[in-house]
Amino acid sequence: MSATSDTAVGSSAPDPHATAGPPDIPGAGEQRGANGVCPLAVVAADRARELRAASVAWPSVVLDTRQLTDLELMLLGAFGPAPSYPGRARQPAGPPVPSLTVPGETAAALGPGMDVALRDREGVMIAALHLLGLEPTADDSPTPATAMPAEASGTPATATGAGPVRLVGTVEGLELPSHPDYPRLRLTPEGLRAEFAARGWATGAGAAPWAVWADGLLYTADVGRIRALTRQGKHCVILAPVGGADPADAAHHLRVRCLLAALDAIDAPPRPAEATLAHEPVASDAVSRDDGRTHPASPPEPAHTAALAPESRRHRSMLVLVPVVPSERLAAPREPAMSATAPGGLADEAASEPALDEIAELTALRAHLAEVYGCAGSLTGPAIGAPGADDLTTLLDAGVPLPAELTPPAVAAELTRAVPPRRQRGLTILFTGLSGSGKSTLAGLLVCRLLERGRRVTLLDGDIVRTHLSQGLGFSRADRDTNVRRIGFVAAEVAGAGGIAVCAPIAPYADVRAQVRAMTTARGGGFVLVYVSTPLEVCEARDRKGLYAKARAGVIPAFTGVSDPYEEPADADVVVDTAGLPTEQAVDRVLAHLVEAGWVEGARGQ
Ligand SMILES: Nc1ncnc2c1ncn2[C@@H]1O[C@H](COP(=O)(O)OS(=O)(=O)O)[C@@H](OP(=O)(O)O)[C@H]1O
Ligand SMILES: Nc1ncnc2c1ncn2[C@@H]1O[C@H](COP(=O)(O)OP(=O)(O)O)[C@@H](O)[C@H]1O
Repeated sequence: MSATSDTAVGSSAPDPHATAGPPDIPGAGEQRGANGVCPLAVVAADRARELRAASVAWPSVVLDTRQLTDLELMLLGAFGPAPSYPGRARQPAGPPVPSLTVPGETAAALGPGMDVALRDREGVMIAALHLLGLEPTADDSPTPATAMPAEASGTPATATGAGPVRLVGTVEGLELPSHPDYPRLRLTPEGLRAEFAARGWATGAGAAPWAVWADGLLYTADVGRIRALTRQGKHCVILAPVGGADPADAAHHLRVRCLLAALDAIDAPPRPAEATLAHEPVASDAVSRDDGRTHPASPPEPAHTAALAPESRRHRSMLVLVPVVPSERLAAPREPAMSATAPGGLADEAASEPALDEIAELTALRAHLAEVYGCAGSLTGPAIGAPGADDLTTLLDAGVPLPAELTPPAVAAELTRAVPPRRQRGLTILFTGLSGSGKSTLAGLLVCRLLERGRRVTLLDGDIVRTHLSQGLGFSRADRDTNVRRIGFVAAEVAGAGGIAVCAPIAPYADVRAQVRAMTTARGGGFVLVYVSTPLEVCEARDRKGLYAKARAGVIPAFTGVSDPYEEPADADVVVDTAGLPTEQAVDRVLAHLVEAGWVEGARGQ
């Protein structure tokens, strides 16, 4: 990889930290690898203590997920020996470099010569940034930087300002962001090279392992493509971008388990038919290190591999989790035109296509990182024939077994264990509508119907909730929002545990209803919105509780539909107007939707 110069770039301003900058960071120099790549630009403990103490008086910038992963890669030496955020004017051509862009309001409190604490979302200081300059991202004129009194660490610097601003300066790392999940799979570039050596994998030009980027899962087509590489004598490193993954997120763990399962399929003994395909072409989107072309088969395994245990020798692939934000675009199956190859060519051909530009940029970054991780070539994106996530979801929702042509059986087993069919999954059913529209009546009967089918059901009726869960809340917008959110929280827990929560609040505001939907789906449950659209006149004519009369008389203020808003849902899954529909039929309509969407099995013997 080509690296940035040893001095910070991007500003002609004198570097106030010239002697404290990365080249002279205690502890960093001696960690530098033979190739000039600083393997770990984290300062020694003494220096870290010094910086932490000093940072009490510094402004802070809280990094978002991408910025944090960029910083982590920078501290791992992926962006040059001098950890820095280079300025636009001095950005070297060649490998991508990170930039740190902050809102104008944040930048207004910063200026050249200042020190800034770069923090993660929890407020942990990851690095010190010694600011050399600030560049507006829209044009090249310098931002007038006003020195502001430093604020307490942990809070982003704020002041008024214009558009986003790029920060330019040198970086000293205090600690790498912590990742408690899968420590054995989180190899640094240096650690991976050591692992290659331990496994006896060749690392010379052309013979080094290939990187295969897995932004989503690996399907049968991907496994086939990787096996085509390994049959040609290559070793493969599956680089899985997991930047920003929450270690408490079950979906993240599912993905890693599926990738591990795919690894077993990659390393399974060759099938007879495969033996004849040893020299087939690898793939159209391969990018190799030295000339952009796919290489012929590597030399035979080195002699020292023979010393490894037979089990280890069999393994020609491994999985490494890397601090890169996964790309949905790269995870999705591509159109044939989008699987074209070398970064230069792709960018030239597709300059007018934003999607292709983005892919070209991502591919270039991935090729660069693959090289940093010691790999000879890099494959990005799914293999031709890999299914889209939606295809799998449809099969999993319906409980249809995943065919081996689509997913290796071990991966299918992981997926079906984690994602049961809809009829076995938890669910929130939210009835919404005016007072007297029929929500409670319908919800009560629906609960009965679901219990008849043997489902576990919890009823969260508006009136009942208000006497328990939301006691003391009134009918202001804030109180209604709190009330509905509480219902949503409980319902999400019920659904997450496999039960069905039937809720019947008025829930007059669309954004809170959307939040309830999001809460449930985040817990792995389904969500069905039923709009009971009975017109106001009908509800008012019913006036079972006499509340409309009181509302009209002004005795009850802010009454929904009379003197308080009700936002009609545009995203309802079922709409029932009880004015012209008997209760039983209205509930049948809801049930029909639940059966059709796969959430509930059809009734037997009824
Ligand atoms: N100001 C005002 N506006 C609307 N409704 C009122 C009001 N004051 C009391 N009630 C009674 O409270 C029930 C609505 O409570 P909810 O918890 O469902 O309302 S909300 O979702 O928080 O808006 C509602 O019950 P339902 O008739 O079952 O909808 C009313 O009986
Ligand atoms: N088809 C119907 N579906 C539901 N309720 C109906 C229907 N026809 C008349 N009603 C009456 O309308 C009233 C609805 O009240 P309720 O279910 O408490 O509504 P909400 O919970 O929306 O305030 C009840 O008195 C109910 O008997």
